[in-house]
Amino acid sequence: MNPYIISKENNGALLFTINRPDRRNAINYEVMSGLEKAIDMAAGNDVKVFAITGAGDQAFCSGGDLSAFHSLKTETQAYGMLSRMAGILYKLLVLPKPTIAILNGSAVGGGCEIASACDFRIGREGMKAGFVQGNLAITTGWGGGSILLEKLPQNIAMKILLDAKIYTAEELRDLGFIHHIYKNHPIDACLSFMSGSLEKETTVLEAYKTLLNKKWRILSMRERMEEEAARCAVLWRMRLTIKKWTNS
Ligand SMILES: CC[C@@H](C(=O)O)C(=O)SCCNC(=O)CCNC(=O)[C@H](O)C(C)(C)COP(=O)(O)OP(=O)(O)OC[C@H]1O[C@@H](n2cnc3c(N)ncnc32)[C@H](O)[C@@H]1OP(=O)(O)O
Repeated sequence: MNPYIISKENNGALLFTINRPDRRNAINYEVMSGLEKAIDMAAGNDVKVFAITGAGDQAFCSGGDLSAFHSLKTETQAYGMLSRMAGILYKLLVLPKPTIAILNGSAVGGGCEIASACDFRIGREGMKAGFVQGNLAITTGWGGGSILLEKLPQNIAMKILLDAKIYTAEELRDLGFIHHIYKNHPIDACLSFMSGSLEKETTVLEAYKTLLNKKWRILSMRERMEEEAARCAVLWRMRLTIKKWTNS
């Protein structure tokens, strides 16, 4: 089974689906490569909106594939993986097209970081999500903490990161993390939520994203995301001395 699917939907929407439902759509190196490829495709003139979702109705994404990344022991090894994904999420952040995460199910750890890098997040009724990294004695390592701190009010973002708890869809909407809760078909919900953008000229969409991207440059977002990956890599090595991950 291909670990990801890239498909063109109606009216210029490009959809990236993480296709590992039996692993709750955890991210491994193949999915990272697929996401890089899809983001490059999304920059093309024929694409107006880029959407990311997960296969099945259990999970959007359960973060990094803990079995695949279990072999990363040293700070350098961990940094290689974390830094690569931080680079991918920065490209997603500054993609000159509107982006949306369709949270079709649980979003945990790095799954929330991917969602944070998108302009909009919609969630299926009953889904849950949380930045649980703090419970694993690490932090966000893909740059998602830096992004969250800019996209949500600072006190709310800090509470979410420090508490590392799982929230319901309604709580996530109240916190401002998700922008709409849908009940029926995820793609239909996405196309409906993004219909305004899909009707506009690509030049208009790109112009607004260019305005936003200037802000990310002024805020040195790329550098901050890289530093976040580097600090997480230190904690990743240190976690081996803590019992939390010894069975994973
Ligand atoms: C590494 C990067 C780092 C970052 O920088 O952010 C992170 O992402 S840290 C966070 C890592 N992720 C997690 O800790 C999440 C672990 N998973 C869960 O909490 C739950 O699985 C779930 C996502 C809430 C879904 O729960 P549920 O629907 O009840 O499914 P199961 O728990 O029974 O899982 C089914 C199946 O999938 C495997 N699985 C789940 N998550 C991962 C994962 N992240 N990596 C690898 N495999 C995963 C799980 O082991 C089960 O496998 P089987 O027992 O073989 O069926």
